[in-house]
Amino acid sequence: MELISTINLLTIVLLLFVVSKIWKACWILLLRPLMLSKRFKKQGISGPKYKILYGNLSEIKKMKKEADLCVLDPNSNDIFPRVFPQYHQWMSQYGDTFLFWTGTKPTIYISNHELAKQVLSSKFGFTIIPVKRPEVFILFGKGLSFIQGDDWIRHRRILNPAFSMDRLKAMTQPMGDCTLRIFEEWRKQRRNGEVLIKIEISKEFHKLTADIIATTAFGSSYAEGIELCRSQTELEKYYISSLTNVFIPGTQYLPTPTNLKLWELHKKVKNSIKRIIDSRLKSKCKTYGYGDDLLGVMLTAAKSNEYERKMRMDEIIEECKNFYYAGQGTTSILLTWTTMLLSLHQGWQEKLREEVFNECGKDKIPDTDTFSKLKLMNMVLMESLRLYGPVIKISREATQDMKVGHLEIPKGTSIIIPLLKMHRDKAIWGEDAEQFNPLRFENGISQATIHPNALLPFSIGPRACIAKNFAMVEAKTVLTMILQQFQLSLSPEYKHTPVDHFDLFPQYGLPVMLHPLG
Ligand code: HEM
Repeated sequence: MELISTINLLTIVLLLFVVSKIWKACWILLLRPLMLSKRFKKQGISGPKYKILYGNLSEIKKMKKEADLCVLDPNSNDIFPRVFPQYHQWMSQYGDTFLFWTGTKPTIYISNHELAKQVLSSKFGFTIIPVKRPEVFILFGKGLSFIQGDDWIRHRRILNPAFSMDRLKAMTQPMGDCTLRIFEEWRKQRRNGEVLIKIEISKEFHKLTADIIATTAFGSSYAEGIELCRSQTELEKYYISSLTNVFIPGTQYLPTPTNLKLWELHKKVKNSIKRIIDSRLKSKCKTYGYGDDLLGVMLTAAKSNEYERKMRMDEIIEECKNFYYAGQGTTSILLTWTTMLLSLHQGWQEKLREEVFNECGKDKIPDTDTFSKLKLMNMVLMESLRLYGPVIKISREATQDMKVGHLEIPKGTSIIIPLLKMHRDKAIWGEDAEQFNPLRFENGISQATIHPNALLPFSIGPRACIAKNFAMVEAKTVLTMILQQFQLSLSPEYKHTPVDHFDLFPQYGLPVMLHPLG
């Protein structure tokens, strides 16, 4: 009798457990999305219909696949429909602000400049999206870009001095040396008697910026830097292909072929970083300690006794991964698209070369004082960042119920801020918003537009790019030296196919012709 009642009790408990799990699944997969859709509709925000589990991911995948097949006229800067076909379609159907579903996650697309500013400037309430996918940490490292709260404040405080203007002044020479090294490689590629050098320059810029970050931030060798770059580039491919798949927690531990490859690459990256750190630890000297570059700043922090100024060794390894990755991709993309624009606009290329020859001569490595005189180059880089800025969207998540303008955003909602669209908004930039016109920046950014925060390539607010000045000094150094030594033109093989590979990439690279000068 007693046994039967125990069994009954267990059955009831089990049933309750199963019912609660079914209820939770129904809530997450069905009821919550329906409830939130209604809540947003009341505020005048609608969007594509939610589909169980996948949300709108399948539609996004399909639209992107179709868009990837089209090739644009190189003179057209109307790239938004190709890069973000999903947002292009939904904006035309539902307006500037709409709701869509990343799996079961509600995501609000905000392209209004004032609302975007409020979200990005927020210190509390909107944070970077907490990362769930393990491949993100494998690729980027659990460093500054992904940490939050007190850890982020501590890291940002420790790392800021490594990017001060004083430090940057000392970096132009090594940046110039790396650039000369790659010029040597390019010249070697010239076949017998040929005047022109034909190269796929986006790959070359990737190698160059990897070398520059390895040299200036970590003091590591060219070979070590290139090895790290190779492993991270391969890791990146896995990450991009997984972006439109639904992530099932637990699958990261299964020895699938993809996971085995990810683990192998991760091990390679970690070992390279450990070798770079060990070599710096061994070379510590009495006068300069560990040095004042990024790695030196972090290793000095490892010895600090104050919690606010201390970094653990595991944190340093993660930051190395983070900075190594962040430091190579974005600037190489800025250089790539600027090269494309200057190849298409030969008149501007000539004007810039003249300015460079006047202010810096024909073979001098530029310094930071020279850069303040290169007004036209600054205008061209601003215009390049506006039309083809490497970071094309910024994401945030509401950690509590928030109000942005008239909008009520429930906790857990993601926000997408589409820089690519906002940077070509005719209402803000004028009728010629899609045109390459560096002259719009003749009297500074504030005079180029009607909104004070219209140009956001490095973002604004607490999480804005820590290395903005580093990136600009690097881009100006490389561009100045290219203009001194080569004339650029597009190869007839170039296909104008900008694509969203996390940053804005040319899908088939950028083949160009270099004509050595003098
Ligand atoms: C043209 C080049 C670059 C562009 C356009 C760019 C753009 C950005 C943007 C838009 C953000 C903010 C992302 C967000 O709010 O979610 C950011 C953050 C960041 N960037 Fe850059 N970046 C560039 C170069 C670099 C370089 C060269 C480095 C490293 C040496 C770097 C390191 C970082 C880091 C660590 C963060 C995270 C900052 C934080 O959360 O506190 N960036 N960058």
